[in-house]
Amino acid sequence: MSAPLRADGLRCSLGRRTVLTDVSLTAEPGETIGVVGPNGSGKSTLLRALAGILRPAGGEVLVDGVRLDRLTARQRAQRVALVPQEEDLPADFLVGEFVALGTTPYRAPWSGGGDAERAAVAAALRSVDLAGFEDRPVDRLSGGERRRVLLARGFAQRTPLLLLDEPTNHLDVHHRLQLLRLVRGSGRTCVLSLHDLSLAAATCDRILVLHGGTAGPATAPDEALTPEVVRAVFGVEATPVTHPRTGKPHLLIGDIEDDSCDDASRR
Ligand SMILES: Nc1ncnc2c1ncn2[C@@H]1O[C@H](COP(=O)(O)OP(=O)(O)OP(=O)(O)O)[C@@H](O)[C@H]1O
Repeated sequence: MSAPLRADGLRCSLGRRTVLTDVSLTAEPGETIGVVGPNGSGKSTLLRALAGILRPAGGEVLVDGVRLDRLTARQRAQRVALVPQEEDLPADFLVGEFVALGTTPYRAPWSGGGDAERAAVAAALRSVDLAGFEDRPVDRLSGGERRRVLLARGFAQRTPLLLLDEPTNHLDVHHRLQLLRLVRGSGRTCVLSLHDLSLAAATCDRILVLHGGTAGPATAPDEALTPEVVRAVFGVEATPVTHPRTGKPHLLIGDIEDDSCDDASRR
């Protein structure tokens, strides 16, 4: 069976700027892969290339063994959903109408939404803890609710591959964990960018670290986010710890200077 996602030697340019050079990534069925890197390192650019929204200047992206650029827009939208980091929600839309946009790839041309579509929208809203929000105007939502509406539209797209750009932004701790549990429990293959390194370490199967426009292979969290890598890439000190109850890896993050302060206070 082909991997749900395979990107080989991606080179991506924005304007005249080459943002990514030679980035490769393969995701196996059901895997959750985290993409981390400092601001501006190209995480959104990579996700847009994996979604087929940005055409790479070099390399290729295959979904289920088929090159993305050989699929029609509708075929692509049935295979890959991208939930972007930010998106202005159309002011005069209701939440239900907006989430229903996720079902568009399955509609016959010119057909309206029927009971099946309503049920799909309701299920997607339930999954992000917004049951009953269908008739709320999208411009009267909090930042976290808007974020979850965007996610609901992505879930309503029912794609085997889900790409999430900073999905935990604006979410409170409860919804942050709930979202990641939901993604993992959905059985879908997921690639998500995260700024929270500890959350990435605790929830992702493998992690790709973007730095200087490129990345090594995606590896297990404890291999990808060693204190040396975190220091070199993010300029902070990371201390790996194991959660006493779950046994999952976490990272305690502190300033590099913290250590010298500690050393000074010990003297
Ligand atoms: N239209 C553009 N033309 C030229 N450069 C751009 C353009 N859009 C973005 N960039 C640059 O491309 C680089 C990568 O941007 P990208 O948004 O992919 O980074 P990111 O890792 O997602 O950042 P962040 O963590 O801040 O969200 C940045 O340095 C950004 O300034």
